[in-house]
Amino acid sequence: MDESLSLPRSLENCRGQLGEGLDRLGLAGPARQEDLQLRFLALMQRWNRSFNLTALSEPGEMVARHLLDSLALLPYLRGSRFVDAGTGPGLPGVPLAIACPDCHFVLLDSNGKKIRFLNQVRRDLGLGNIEPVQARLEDYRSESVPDAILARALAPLERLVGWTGYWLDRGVPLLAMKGDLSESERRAVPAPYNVSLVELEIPGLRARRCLATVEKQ
Ligand SMILES: C[S@@+](CC[C@H](N)C(=O)[O-])C[C@H]1O[C@@H](n2cnc3c(N)ncnc32)[C@H](O)[C@@H]1O
Repeated sequence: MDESLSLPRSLENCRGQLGEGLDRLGLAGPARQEDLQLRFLALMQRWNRSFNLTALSEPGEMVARHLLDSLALLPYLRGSRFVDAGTGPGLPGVPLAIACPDCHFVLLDSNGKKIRFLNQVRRDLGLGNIEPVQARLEDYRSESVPDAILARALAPLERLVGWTGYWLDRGVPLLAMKGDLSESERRAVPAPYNVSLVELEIPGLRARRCLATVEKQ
């Protein structure tokens, strides 16, 4: 890890909020890695102008919307190899990779700038379990079969299902984090795919969040 990357005071001041949020998510022991999580936000802030990474500038909001929102996915991960599709600045993949050092996360994005940023994150945070890959989700193939495809704020569910059909047909579930899922968006997913929904409660966020899991029946 690049030890020269010191935390700005504004992020240092968010330790309490992050700690409380992790408590509410039930994250205990080594999985908490509070320092690394805040250092990831510091990198996003440092490189935001060059790489266009986030619209958020308020550190407390970054903790809630970037870190805690991503980590709310943890209880739903089964297995050890995941693809975070349309990861952008590494969301939800980087906070999850920090919390699960024994899991491998392919961070997929079509935008080369995002991938350059993620390679920098990998180096600066010493995160050997992330693998940034520049590719479109619909074209992505790999020899090893992932345990799930994750997607947050990427596309409507019907389009995501179209893009991940190759993997869904091989028994790989799609876990899509959504602000909300309308009945019409849910119904637009064609058979033989099945959608199940759970509501997520994100510490510090009032907005509705849900997780749609799509699997082949
Ligand atoms: C709105 S951002 C979401 C980023 C992140 N997942 C989040 O929750 O903040 C969508 C990202 O998906 C990428 N993207 C869009 N279409 C894609 C595709 N077909 N395959 C891979 N990445 C894609 C874009 O380059 C962008 O970085």
